[in-house]
This record gives sequence, structure tokens and C-alpha cells, in this order.
Amino acid sequence: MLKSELRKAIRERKRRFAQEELDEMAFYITEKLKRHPRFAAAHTIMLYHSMPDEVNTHRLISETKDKTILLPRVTGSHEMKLCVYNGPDDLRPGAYGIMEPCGSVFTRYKDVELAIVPGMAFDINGNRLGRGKGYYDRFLPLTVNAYKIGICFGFQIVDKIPTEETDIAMDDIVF
Ligand SMILES: Nc1nc2c(c(=O)[nH]1)N(C=O)[C@@H](CNc1ccc(C(=O)N[C@@H](CCC(=O)O)C(=O)O)cc1)CN2
Ligand SMILES: Nc1ncnc2c1ncn2[C@@H]1O[C@H](COP(=O)(O)OP(=O)(O)OP(=O)(O)O)[C@@H](O)[C@H]1O
Repeated sequence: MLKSELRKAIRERKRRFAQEELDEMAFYITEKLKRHPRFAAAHTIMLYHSMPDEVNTHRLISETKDKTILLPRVTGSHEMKLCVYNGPDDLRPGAYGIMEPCGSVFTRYKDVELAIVPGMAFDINGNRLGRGKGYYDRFLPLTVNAYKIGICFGFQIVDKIPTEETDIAMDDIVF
């Protein structure tokens, strides 16, 4: 299946769930993520501030106190940077209405131990289908030491994702 067709099929699957149902499933997924040995061990974690149709990370972000949390800031049509999360008052809506920290840009990419990456779909080999702009595929090569965990709802796991040279595979998937 083509990437565009797969994105459409996943959007249709999402529509069968109410927002409350997605958020309830997300609660269990993020609890599972917290118990992941890589999450427990990491001091510096790249996360994402979820949009309504993604695994909700808002609570995970605000409740993780003992770690440095980094969130993306969209700085161009295909470019993102990382910013340090300094608490809920520090967030402002950025591109696509996604909440972003206003604070300092984080550039010590080698220090990122764990990257939690959203996706439209994943396969069991760790291949990822994003929203089609290539933001993560361009960014993730910078975080050379990061263990990469894809995160999604169960209905976003598919048999096979069509891949390109530039696609970055995940080390594990939590769903
Ligand atoms: N929560 C979150 N933050 C993120 C991402 C993400 O996927 N999720 N990104 C990961 O890349 C980057 C932002 N990239 C994005 C790319 C497309 C769309 C989006 O809503 N696309 C529409 C299509 C609209 C259009 O083409 O302009 C869609 O998917 O319906 C959102 C974010 C960085 N921050
Ligand atoms: N490292 C890269 N350098 C240049 N172009 C790239 C790179 N990675 C991806 N692209 C291009 O960006 C476009 C979108 O890629 P793709 O469909 O894989 O995005 P995605 O991973 O689904 O999206 P996202 O990462 O934003 O969630 C494609 O045309 C792809 O060739």
C-alpha cells in the first residue's frame, strides 16, 4: 500500500473512536512507556506534545519531574529544533497549533538518551509512517545516541510500512 493510502486508512480507523476513548487508551500506553527500562533509565528525553488524534502525552510531560524533557519546535516548513520544557506556563501554540516551549533551544544532541516519536503507523520491524513532511527523518540523525521508541495506538500497527532510504527506523514500539 502507498504511504498516502495508508495514512488515509489510519485516519479512518481513528475516526471510529471518541476523543475520550483515545485519551483513555493513551493513559495505558503512557503508563507502559514509563515502565520501559529505557524510559526509567534516561535523564534526557525527547518527547512530543500531542495533537488531539495522537497518543496523549500532556500528563506524561507535566508529571515527569526528575528528567530533562525536550519538545520539538517547528522552525521551518521541513525543519524542527528541540527546546527544553520548563513547565506548563512555558508552552505556547506553534505551527499546526502544537504547543511548544518558549525557552532555550537545546543543541547538545548527543546527550539525548531517548527519543519518543509519534507516528501515523508503525510495523513490527520498527518502520515508521509520519505525517508526510519528513520532520523526524531529517531531525533524528542528529540525536546519534538516542534509543528511539515509536508510540501509537494498537490500531496503528500494520503489517508493512513502505520505506525509503531516508526513513529512520525505531528501536522499539510501545502501543
Ligand atoms: N505532536 C506532534 N508534534 C510534532 C510532530 C508530530 O507529528 N506530532 N511533527 C512530526 O512531523 C512535527 C510537526 N509536523 C507536522 C506535520 C504535519 C502536521 C499535520 O497536521 N498535517 C496535516 C496535513 C496538513 C498539511 O498538509 O498542511 C495532517 O496530517 O492532517 C502536523 C505536524 C514536530 N512536532
Ligand atoms: N533526511 C532527509 N533529507 C531530505 N529529504 C527527506 C529526508 N527525509 C525525508 N525526506 C523527504 O521528505 C518527504 C516526506 O517524507 P516521509 O513521507 O517519509 O515523511 P514522514 O516521516 O512520514 O513525516 P514526519 O517525519 O514529518 O512525521 C519525502 O519527500 C522524503 O523524501
